[in-house]
Amino acid sequence: MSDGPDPAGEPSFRSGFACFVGRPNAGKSTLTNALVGTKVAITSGRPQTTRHAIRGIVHREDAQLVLVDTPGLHRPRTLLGQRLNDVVRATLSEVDVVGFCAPADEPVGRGDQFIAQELSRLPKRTPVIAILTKADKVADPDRLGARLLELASLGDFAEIVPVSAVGPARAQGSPGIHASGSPGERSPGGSAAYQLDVLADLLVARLPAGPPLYPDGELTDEPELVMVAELVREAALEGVRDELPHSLAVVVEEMLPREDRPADRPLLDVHVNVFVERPSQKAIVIGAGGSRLKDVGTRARGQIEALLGTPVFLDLRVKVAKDWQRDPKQLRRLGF
Ligand SMILES: Nc1nc2c(ncn2[C@@H]2O[C@H](COP(=O)(O)OP(=O)(O)OP(=O)(O)O)[C@@H](O)[C@H]2O)c(=O)[nH]1
Repeated sequence: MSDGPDPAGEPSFRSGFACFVGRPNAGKSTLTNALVGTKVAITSGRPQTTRHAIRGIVHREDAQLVLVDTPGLHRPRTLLGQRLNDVVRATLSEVDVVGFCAPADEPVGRGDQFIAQELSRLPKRTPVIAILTKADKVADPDRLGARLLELASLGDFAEIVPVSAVGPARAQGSPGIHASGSPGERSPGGSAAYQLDVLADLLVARLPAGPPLYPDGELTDEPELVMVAELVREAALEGVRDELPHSLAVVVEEMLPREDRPADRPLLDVHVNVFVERPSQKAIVIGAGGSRLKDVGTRARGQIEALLGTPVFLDLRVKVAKDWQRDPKQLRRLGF
């Protein structure tokens, strides 16, 4: 594939990196998944579930867009919080374009202002596209317009665009600087998304000319172990008390094919430790008579089997690592 300019002076292929930032729950992971078209980043209704820079790759005729999904940038309260912010800053300084996500259904808050301020410190050549996410949640065009203006006032953005990764399609002609997207476009989940192709075009336009960086069809280069750990983490977070998400860390200890299995009936043994900070949290994760942990295991196993394409035996253990978020030694052990 040639990466030189075509006769009109446009490069025939672009490739590079984009990164979405935004306060927790802004919809970054969902957007990554919707653009890539498969489940690579972990989403949940709870804030702060994304702990690793997971890349999803958008393959197009004219470009390859590598999406780096980061933890939420926020005012740090613990050592873990500080480290997460460092990860985000390091990522921001390396990408070609940044997408600043803010949800349409919530007013601009201190978290958004904090991030906008961080973004204004980026080297001037890194363009920032402001993305008003969850546009489907605001039915009133005037309100959506007001939210776009509010977002625009937060910084000096290269573009501003409302999108929806899921939910019902909006009517054509709704407000917004890029309101001409294809409202009928389908998201991978089957529901109609809105303006994803417009957003992809805007991101791609900011990439340098260059050949593909990854082989065709590859969706993520995140090591399997990390993806498996994230799937367990997601399953363990479902339906638990509010304080638990921040106290959960998942480490895959081992993944080995079971010996003595017939070639046509392989089984992968996956051993996973789920770390919590206190014995009381361990009890929550395990549930009465181990019932909850069993559900978590069943859910996670299904996802892992789908990811790896092989039957899996999942061994889940819950361990207490006291106050791991505040202890540098434990943080290192858990991979932060
Ligand atoms: N209606 C609607 N809901 C959305 C949309 N995008 C995300 N959501 C929901 O918003 C919640 C948070 O989305 P995530 O993608 O996990 O948000 P995030 O910014 O990655 O969150 P962290 O990992 O906590 O930083 C989930 O419940 C999503 O289903 C959207 O376009 N429309």
